[in-house]
Amino acid sequence: MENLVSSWSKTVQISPENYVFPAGERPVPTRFPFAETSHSLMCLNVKMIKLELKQFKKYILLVKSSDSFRFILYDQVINHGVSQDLIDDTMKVIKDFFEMPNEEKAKVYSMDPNKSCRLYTSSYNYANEEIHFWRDHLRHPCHPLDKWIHIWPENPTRYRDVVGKYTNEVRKLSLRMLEMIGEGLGLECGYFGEELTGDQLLAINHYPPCPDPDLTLGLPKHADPNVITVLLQEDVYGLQVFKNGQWLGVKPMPHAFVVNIGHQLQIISNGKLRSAEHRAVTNSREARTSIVSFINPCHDSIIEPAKSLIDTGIPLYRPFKFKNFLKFYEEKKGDTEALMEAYKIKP
Ligand SMILES: O=C(O)CCC(=O)C(=O)O
Ligand SMILES: [Fe+2]
Repeated sequence: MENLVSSWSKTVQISPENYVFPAGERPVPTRFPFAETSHSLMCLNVKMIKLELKQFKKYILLVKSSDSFRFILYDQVINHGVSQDLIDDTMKVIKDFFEMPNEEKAKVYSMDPNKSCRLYTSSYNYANEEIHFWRDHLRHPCHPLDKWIHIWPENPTRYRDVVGKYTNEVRKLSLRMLEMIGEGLGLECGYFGEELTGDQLLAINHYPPCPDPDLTLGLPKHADPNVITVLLQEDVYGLQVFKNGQWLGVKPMPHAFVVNIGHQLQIISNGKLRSAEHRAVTNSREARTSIVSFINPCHDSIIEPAKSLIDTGIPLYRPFKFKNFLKFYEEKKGDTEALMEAYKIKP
């Protein structure tokens, strides 16, 4: 418990050495010592598409219109049908969780990676990391709800009720988007069934204020290993996406969802859709919380490029079991190129 960033960060004036990244890996290039406020300047560069679900469908249909269209989705969905009250309630109950006294949080804290519901800090690899990440993290499975809800935190008392409703709604939204994506790709209706979407994981990131945001990272560069990610952030900046060789800030839009393609969708779409690399930076003013829903295939599902997409072409990736991919993903520690290369069929 004492290694949770939230347990000690209020008492430090400078970041401990084992949180300071070497110059080349810091979030702000040293030759541009941006003040924190300039993070928001970086946001101005971001291509922000406010997608409404109706427009999202049209956007997805673009995929159909060109074989070589490299579609990268890292945009924000509004008018998504999840009520603002539920979103606000969920953010509140989750922030209340992190505000609870240590004795209460200790009930879910665990260093055991095999525990399904657990609170921990930095990454799953804390014990072997040279440099830690400035984040505390709560994660638990959430589908089917009645299988998992009893292992979720018991407190705050409304946690299970509110977060249960939220994960249900976000799951429905994710499946609707997958249906549209499937349609855009020309897959048969219902392609993204239980095999490809049967697991859902809720991952909550809590980044306490950090005295040296230019030296630390909340989360390292990575792309998500799942099918589709729906991320909720409030109005605190911290998410950056790596696009065309540079880091761009994703401007927080309260009540909008950031949608991200995961590696599985890249493979299923035979490379038409691309997972986007991203990371989280810290700030010195206020804590930031992000609530991330990952739709995953079932562990034993076989993943491969959709047959109907390769009828007239060559599959780019070989088939594999999702659970083996996850293991390899962890070993590769964010090296997306090496990870995806290993699944590519060599000509
Ligand atoms: O906190 C964020 O905005 C990023 C979270 C994220 O990328 C993740 O949990 O995979
Ligand atoms: Fe991520």
